[in-house]
Amino acid sequence: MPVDSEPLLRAREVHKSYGKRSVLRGAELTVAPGELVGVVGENGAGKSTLLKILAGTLAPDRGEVSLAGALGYCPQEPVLNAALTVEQHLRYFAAAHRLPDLGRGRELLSLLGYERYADTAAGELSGGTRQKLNLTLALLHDPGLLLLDEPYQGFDWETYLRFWDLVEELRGRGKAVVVITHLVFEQDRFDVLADLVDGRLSPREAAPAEGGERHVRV
Ligand SMILES: Nc1ncnc2c1ncn2[C@@H]1O[C@H](COP(=O)(O)OP(=O)(O)OP(=O)(O)O)[C@@H](O)[C@H]1O
Repeated sequence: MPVDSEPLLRAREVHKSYGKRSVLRGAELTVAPGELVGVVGENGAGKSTLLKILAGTLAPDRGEVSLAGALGYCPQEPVLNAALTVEQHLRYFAAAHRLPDLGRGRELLSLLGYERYADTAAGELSGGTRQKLNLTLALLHDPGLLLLDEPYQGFDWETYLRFWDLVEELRGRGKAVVVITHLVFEQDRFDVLADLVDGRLSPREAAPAEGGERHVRV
C-alpha cells in the first residue's frame, strides 16, 4: 500500500487516566489501508484501553481519534446474549447493519469451522467458539478497519491458522487490521509492531515486507 494513501485511522495525543492512574499519555497511531498492525506491551500497559478508545466505546480524557469508513471491533470479552443462538446473533447484527442477507455470516461460520453450532445458544458455547462468534460479528459488515483485542484466545491451532488466512484475505482487499497480541512467535506477521510503553506507542522492528520497504508511521 502506498505510504501516502489516506489513513483509515488516525489517533493523536490520546490521554486516559483511571482515577490517579495515568494509562495513556499521548499515544499516537496511524493505520493505512491493507496494513496489519500489532499492538504489544506488558500486562496492564493500556492496550485494551487504547483499543476501546480507538473503537469509540471509551472516551479519552484528551486527544483525537478519526476514522474513515466502517469499523469492526472485537473486544477481549465477548459481548453476546447467552440466550440467543449463533444464527440469531447473525440475524440481529445483520439487521443492525442493514445487510441484505446472512451470506457473509454463513461464510465466516464455515471459514472458522463452527457451522455445527449455528443453532446452539451462545451461553452453551465453549470459550473458543464464543470467541469465533465474537470475531464473526465484528467482521459481518465487511468493515474497512478491524480492531481485534487478542482475537484468537481459546482457538485451537487449526482455527488460529484459519484466522491468519482470513486476515490475509482481508488485507488483500485493502482492509486494515489492528491486533493486540502477546505471542512473540507471531510478531513477524505484522507490518508494524506498536509497542505501548509508558502510555505512548513506539514502533518496534517488524519483519520487512517481502521485496519492499516497510512503512512505520506510528
Ligand atoms: N475500568 C477501569 N477502571 C480502573 N482501572 C482500569 C480500568 N480498566 C483498566 N484499568 C487499569 O488500567 C491499566 C491498563 O489496563 P488495560 O486492560 O488497558 O491493559 P492491557 O495492556 O490491555 O493489559 P493486559 O495485557 O493484561 O490485557 C491497568 O492497570 C488496569 O488495571
